[in-house]
Amino acid sequence: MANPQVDVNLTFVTGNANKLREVQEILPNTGGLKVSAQAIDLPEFQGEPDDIIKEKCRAAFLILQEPVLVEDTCLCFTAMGGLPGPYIKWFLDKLKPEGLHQMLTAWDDKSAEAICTFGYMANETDDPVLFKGITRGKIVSPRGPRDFGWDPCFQPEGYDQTYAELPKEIKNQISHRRRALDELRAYFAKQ
Ligand SMILES: O=c1nc[nH]c2c1ncn2[C@H]1C[C@H](O)[C@@H](COP(=O)(O)OP(=O)(O)OP(=O)(O)O)O1
Ligand SMILES: [Mg+2]
Repeated sequence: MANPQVDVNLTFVTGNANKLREVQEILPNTGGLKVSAQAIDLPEFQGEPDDIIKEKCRAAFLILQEPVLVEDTCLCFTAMGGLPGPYIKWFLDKLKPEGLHQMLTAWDDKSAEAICTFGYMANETDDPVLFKGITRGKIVSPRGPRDFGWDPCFQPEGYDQTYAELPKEIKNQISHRRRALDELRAYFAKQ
């Protein structure tokens, strides 16, 4: 299997410093793809997650005119048919982790999926290549530090702590983002 360490440089386009930090923490430990960053706020598209990531990828390519990597994160509540899904950013912004937990008051089923989708596009005419990672869990009353998004109210399956309470190394071993990056790494290892 080719070693991607020496010759794959990815330009990750994101406005979210925490995503970038996790990607940089995860990739060197799992095969050594090099990532440089472009802090650009891309449009928040609507629709199905795979269409959203493709639009986001094309938008990034149009701006930079070079191979780009983008990522979109969904938080899907089973009881609500997968919502807020890709719209979690606005729900979190207005309701905070407490409100996300309260949204599920009417249901017994608190289960949720954190879904991370990366899109990579090397040429303007390419269809973006997608890499997906899912971590199942449940929505709980917020616990732990507030430094990253909805981490305080998402408790991954098999753990008693929320993403926010878990040491960063543990989150990075089991997270939706880690699983998607495993797919991405496997793809570039085959190139
Ligand atoms: O592991 C995570 N743990 C907790 N919260 C998270 C995580 N990953 C994304 N998030 C938050 C950020 C944003 O409120 C929403 C996703 O929206 P999303 O559009 O993908 O992110 P963003 O606009 O912050 O950055 P970007 O410039 O890459 O689009 O969920
Ligand atoms: Mg965004």
